[in-house]
Amino acid sequence: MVTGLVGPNGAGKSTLLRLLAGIDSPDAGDVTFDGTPLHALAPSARARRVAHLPQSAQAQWPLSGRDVVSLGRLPHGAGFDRLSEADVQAVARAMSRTGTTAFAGRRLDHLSAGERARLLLARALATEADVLLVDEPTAALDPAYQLEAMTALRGEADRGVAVAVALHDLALAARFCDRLILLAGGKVLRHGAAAQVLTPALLEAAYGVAFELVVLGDRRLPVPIARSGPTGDER
Ligand SMILES: Nc1ncnc2c1ncn2[C@@H]1O[C@H](COP(=O)(O)OP(=O)(O)OP(=O)(O)O)[C@@H](O)[C@H]1O
Repeated sequence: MVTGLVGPNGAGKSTLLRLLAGIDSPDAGDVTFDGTPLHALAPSARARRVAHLPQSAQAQWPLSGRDVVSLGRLPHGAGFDRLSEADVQAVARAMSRTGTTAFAGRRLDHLSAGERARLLLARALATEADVLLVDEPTAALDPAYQLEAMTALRGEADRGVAVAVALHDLALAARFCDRLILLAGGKVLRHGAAAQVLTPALLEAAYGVAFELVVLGDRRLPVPIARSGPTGDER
């Protein structure tokens, strides 16, 4: 299942992902994993089961692409000079699924922002966690790699991984997510299938922008037309 988190800047998408990853703790309520409170899991066990890729990770490390992706195996006890056969295979699979195999020998800090973003997505995939939390993975990517990244996330979901992804691109959200959660002002406005969530009225309420729906095959994709509500601080 791919769950998309959509909503305007400051809606709470990243905050929700950080809570789900156990990076932040909720002021109220609890996050549970298979019935166990997340904070009751040892950090290493949590890291093996829940992978989190933060927004626009600005990593500029002088590491090879392969070493960067290998970092995703740390929760499994791996080190750069201590990779099991399972680690090596997981790293190779993640690089293949993100189209980053060609960067295996390139230094991360010598790559473009989009190329780095793809390697960092590969690092998250390499963990082979049960839950994959990804914050705006397509922001730095050109259209071809946006599709490739979303296809990679869909592939993970088809293998049984629970994927939650924050997205600003509503067309990608409509096409690749099984269900969407529309957030605004820290609250859920609606959750459900794309057709139920991405209505012009709800989107206008969330973003202060008038939307029209464009028909693509059996889907209706929202296109922003013009601002209709308050801006920035007024929102
Ligand atoms: N570390 C923090 N300390 C205090 N407030 C924060 C912190 N991080 C985020 N916030 C606030 O929490 C709210 C939600 O922020 P969050 O980053 O979750 O939004 P978002 O939906 O991911 O936005 P964007 O689309 O801009 O990335 C915002 O008002 C933000 O200013």
